[in-house]
Amino acid sequence: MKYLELDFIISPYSRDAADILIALVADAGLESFVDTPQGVKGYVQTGLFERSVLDSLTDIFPMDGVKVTYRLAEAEDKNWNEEWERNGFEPVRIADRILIHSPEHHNLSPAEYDIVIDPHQAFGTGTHHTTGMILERLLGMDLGHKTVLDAGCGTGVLGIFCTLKGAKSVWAYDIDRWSVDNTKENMLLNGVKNMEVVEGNASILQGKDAFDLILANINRNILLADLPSFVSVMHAGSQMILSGFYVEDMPLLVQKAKSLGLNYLNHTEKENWATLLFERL
Ligand SMILES: C[S@@+](CC[C@H](N)C(=O)[O-])C[C@H]1O[C@@H](n2cnc3c(N)ncnc32)[C@H](O)[C@@H]1O
Repeated sequence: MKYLELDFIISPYSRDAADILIALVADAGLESFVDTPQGVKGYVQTGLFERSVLDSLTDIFPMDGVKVTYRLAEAEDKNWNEEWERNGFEPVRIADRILIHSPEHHNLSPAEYDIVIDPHQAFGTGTHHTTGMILERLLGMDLGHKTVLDAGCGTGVLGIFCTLKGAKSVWAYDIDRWSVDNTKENMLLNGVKNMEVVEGNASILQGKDAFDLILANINRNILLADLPSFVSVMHAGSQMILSGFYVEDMPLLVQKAKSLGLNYLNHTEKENWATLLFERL
């Protein structure tokens, strides 16, 4: 999948202006934002980029005296998550109960849950705190007979773990074709049969039956935009674990979730990354 990199310069720079800019350009399809000294960089799939939409947003930047300009470059043909995840990972142990390793790792001491992941260019080996924190939470949950939605599945690690822990079925999707292919490959490596994965975004949830548990480790802006779709596939008592955002983003997500009828249960955090647990009333 080809991505364009947009390097936004905000003058004069301020954190507030950067946050407003990110919220604005996320609406124009940008994702995966990286702070820079003078602004932010964002990425957008080539096919989704519309210069006129972006220009109309930046031309009328809603902060007095602040100007935004941007430079455009074609990013390497890669998954944006490579920014986060190292290629070729070391075996990961979560809470001494889950072992995640690649097919090349041999002679490892066994664990209660053994997951084989060949990540290629998809995100989700457990090395990132967001994945690890969700897995830790899942360890403490009774998944028996639960139906699970794995939104933004990456390598499929979360959904695969749920099937190993007794979930009835997992339905997964990812916007990135590579991640969908990789999830299928990892399902085979782990002998998983009660999981399905498709390419798409939250719009494909329309008309789906409700899930007992939703997992979404994406990023703040996509989660904010997709929360109504997630809630539309929750029944009373369904739970949802979100991650992929920083501790300071939590109030925004909690506020939005509450406005949609969800009950905030608790959060966990590691090195400024956070997870949130909600329940539908
Ligand atoms: C941070 S990774 C999480 C992967 C895995 N679920 C985990 O927890 O390790 C986010 C994933 O969401 C996907 N993604 C990004 N935007 C998306 C969107 N709008 N809808 C669905 N998936 C999206 C990315 O391709 C990526 O695989």
